[in-house]
Amino acid sequence: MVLFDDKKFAENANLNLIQGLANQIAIALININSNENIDHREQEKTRLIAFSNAIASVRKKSVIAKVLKKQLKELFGASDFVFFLLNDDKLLVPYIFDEDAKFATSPEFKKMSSSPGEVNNASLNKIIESDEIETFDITAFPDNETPPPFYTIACAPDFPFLTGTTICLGKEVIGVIALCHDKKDLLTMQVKLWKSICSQLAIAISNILANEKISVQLQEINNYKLRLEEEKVYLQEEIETSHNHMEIIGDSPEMKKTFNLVAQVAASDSTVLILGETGTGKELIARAIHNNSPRKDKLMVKVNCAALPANLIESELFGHERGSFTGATERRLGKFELANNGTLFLDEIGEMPLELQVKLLRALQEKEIERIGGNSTIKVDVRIIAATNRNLEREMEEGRFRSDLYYRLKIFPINLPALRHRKEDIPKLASFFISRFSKKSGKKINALSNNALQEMINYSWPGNVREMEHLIERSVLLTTGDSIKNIDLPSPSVQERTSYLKDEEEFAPATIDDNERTHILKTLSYCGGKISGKTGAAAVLGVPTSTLNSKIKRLGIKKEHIRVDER
Ligand SMILES: Nc1ncnc2c1ncn2[C@@H]1O[C@H](COP(=O)(O)OP(=O)(O)OP(=O)(O)O)[C@@H](O)[C@H]1O
Repeated sequence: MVLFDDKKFAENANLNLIQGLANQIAIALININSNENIDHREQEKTRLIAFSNAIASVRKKSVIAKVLKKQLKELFGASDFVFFLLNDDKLLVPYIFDEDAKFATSPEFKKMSSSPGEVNNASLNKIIESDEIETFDITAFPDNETPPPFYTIACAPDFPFLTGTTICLGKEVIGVIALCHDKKDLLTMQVKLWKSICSQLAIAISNILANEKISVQLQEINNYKLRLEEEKVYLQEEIETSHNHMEIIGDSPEMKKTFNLVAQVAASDSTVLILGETGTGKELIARAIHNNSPRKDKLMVKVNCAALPANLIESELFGHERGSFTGATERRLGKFELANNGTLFLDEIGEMPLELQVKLLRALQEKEIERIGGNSTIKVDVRIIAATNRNLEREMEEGRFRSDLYYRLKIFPINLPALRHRKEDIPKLASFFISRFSKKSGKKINALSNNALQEMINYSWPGNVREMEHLIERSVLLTTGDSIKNIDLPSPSVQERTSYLKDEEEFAPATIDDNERTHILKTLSYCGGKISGKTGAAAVLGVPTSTLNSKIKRLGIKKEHIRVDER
């Protein structure tokens, strides 16, 4: 028989009851705790989703800066932040921050933004070297360390803590984010949420960086496109000119001297100034210099300084940005940029307006230009060849040409002789042009009568080789047989009127402009007031119609000044 000890039984029963209760309390507590954990996780998840949504579609630095500031304030009570990008040289540069924030406008921060080497701060370096979240207290900064420049303005005194972490894309560190707040362990309490936010941020930042890279590349492609279009237009214009016939005829001592000078200067980068009357072959010589120089595979770009009004030459030389003046509907490259690494031929430099001479001189000295309406300078490497039929020294004395520009251009002058000073070249030039134009017109002309040649030798050629070229072209067209019997030279009365060009003229002091005006007026009278066409004044004077028109405008020649009955 087993006897129960009532007392012991009661004790055991109580103990079991207490243990049972304790177990139930423990289970209840675990349930509460896990419910709290679930709630907490749910909250974090919701906050993370909100953060992801806020930054997911952002493609611009300025926008993400505002969104981040708002989010970091809501999530962690942060007052401000800076994301420093680790650039290609492994230097930290402020990249995303609120540009309107007080610290962003401080001189220290601006200095730091403009020169990456400036961000060499012990606390930022500590963050980048650490895998952990680093927090610094401004009130307890070691004496030998200084906080990052923005920190003292952005954080103190209400937000005395600076917390920073590296931002990584996969294993690659792309930068550091540093934020100011008021609770020391704020981020360490929410490590998971913070790390998830950093991962989201890394993706958003790499998208922005990729976008920026694409924009830069698109800009470069557009620049190339623009340049190619301009080059294409320029080359098409060039193909249409006669200057592709590169043969330079002449074996007179004067021309031999010229060829020697060309050979001496071509290989260098020196500026060349070609002087000579109209039609003596200045452009031809400029091309010969370019074609024999190391720049021959690049463009020789020509600017006719007389053919454009002052306001257009500036844009022609330096280019303009879209909308920089009325009519500037597209951005346009100037001839300086087009000639980069090549040669810029400034024809009729003596006609360049004074105000532009200053700008040209600056471009030549600084080797950089600025497009009209542009806000940055563009480096250019251009060899300059300038030409004029004016007496630049006289122009300088009379205040129409800057002396500093003159001496800058006159580094290597080449004087081209007038045709009347090298008459021995006339027969060769004549047969050269006869052969060229008979080929062109499909005729078989191969001779020139002695009489016609003698007349040509006796003629004074005020329009020089160009005048001869035009006359022979006309004669070839008019000739029916295989030999040119007559050359339609201007009548002796006209030769008489232009006789002041001859050496034996009687000298009467006058300015170049006065002479030019008189000569143009006389030629216009001779041509019955006609400017263009084969019998127009431009052809007789041996200049392009556009050049003559601009001279007429500049010299104030009006219709009523022309005496048509003089002919
Ligand atoms: N020595 C030469 N041999 C062959 N052709 C020549 C020669 N000199 C000039 N020409 C021809 O004469 C024409 C005028 O030459 P170019 O335009 O070079 O003269 P320019 O001195 O620059 O004239 P402008 O002062 O009016 O600008 C061109 O068609 C050129 O091919």
